[in-house]
Amino acid sequence: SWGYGADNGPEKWEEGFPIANGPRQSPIDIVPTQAQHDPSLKLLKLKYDPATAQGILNNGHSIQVDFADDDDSSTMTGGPISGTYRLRQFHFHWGDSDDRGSEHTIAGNMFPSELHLVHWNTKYPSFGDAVSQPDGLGVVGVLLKIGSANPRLQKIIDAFDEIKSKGKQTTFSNFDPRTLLPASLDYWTYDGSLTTPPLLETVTWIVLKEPISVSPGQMAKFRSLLFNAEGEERCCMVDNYRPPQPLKGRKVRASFK
Ligand SMILES: CC(C)NC[C@H](O)COc1ccc(S(N)(=O)=O)cc1
Ligand SMILES: [Zn+2]
Repeated sequence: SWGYGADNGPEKWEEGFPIANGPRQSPIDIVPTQAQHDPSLKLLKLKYDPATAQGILNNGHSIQVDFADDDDSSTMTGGPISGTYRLRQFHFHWGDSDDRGSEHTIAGNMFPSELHLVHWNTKYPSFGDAVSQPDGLGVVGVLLKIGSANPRLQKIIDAFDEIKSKGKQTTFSNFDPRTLLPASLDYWTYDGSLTTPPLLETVTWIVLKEPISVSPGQMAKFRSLLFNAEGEERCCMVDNYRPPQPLKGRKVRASFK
């Protein structure tokens, strides 16, 4: 099945998922000077209840922290979206070295990692229903840049030893993802897609302008995770990012001047 290798990676996904060449694919290169400030864009409102954190999983493509989404305890409102979107999970993408790893790029610049907080529109009954609707998902993207160690990431990193290989998961409770966010919630927004198969064109992307920090040592911990299951040939979980896709006439709006 799909992955990030030479034989099953992003250049091959169109074989199984023809939407890979669709009109609103993600990620994209964001060019700040070409983004249009839209004064009608609202403040992004993220309200998360730490008690909704459930577990942390190595799904063979990334590590993912899952949240209980059976009520409106952890939601996103405001921003470019209308209505209420519930937090479902967050996960990361990263590179084999500090010069790559993010999915969105800023004026052609790659970052070493990118955090995605995945929310679904509660006008639909579930994530599974919302994921196939054009206004079904809202994903907040946060870029990570190399700097001082980020203590907010440490609780996630400390769980890695228990979820080293594909299919492993462990409990992960009492965690507020808002602690991962930068001081400013200024953002760029555009209509896009899932960045992994099935690449559905159902995501309103909200990419924060301000990165958060991660240290080289912390990045090394991400790179010690494995794509493979226990007992399979060892393959480090690195370069699990899709490169930028054609804009195809889309406009990127900025919430800030
Ligand atoms: C088709 C449904 C039911 N399954 C979808 C699967 O969970 C994948 O979901 C996702 C969710 C988010 C993203 S990203 N990197 O764009 O934030 C990619 C795939
Ligand atoms: Zn992602």
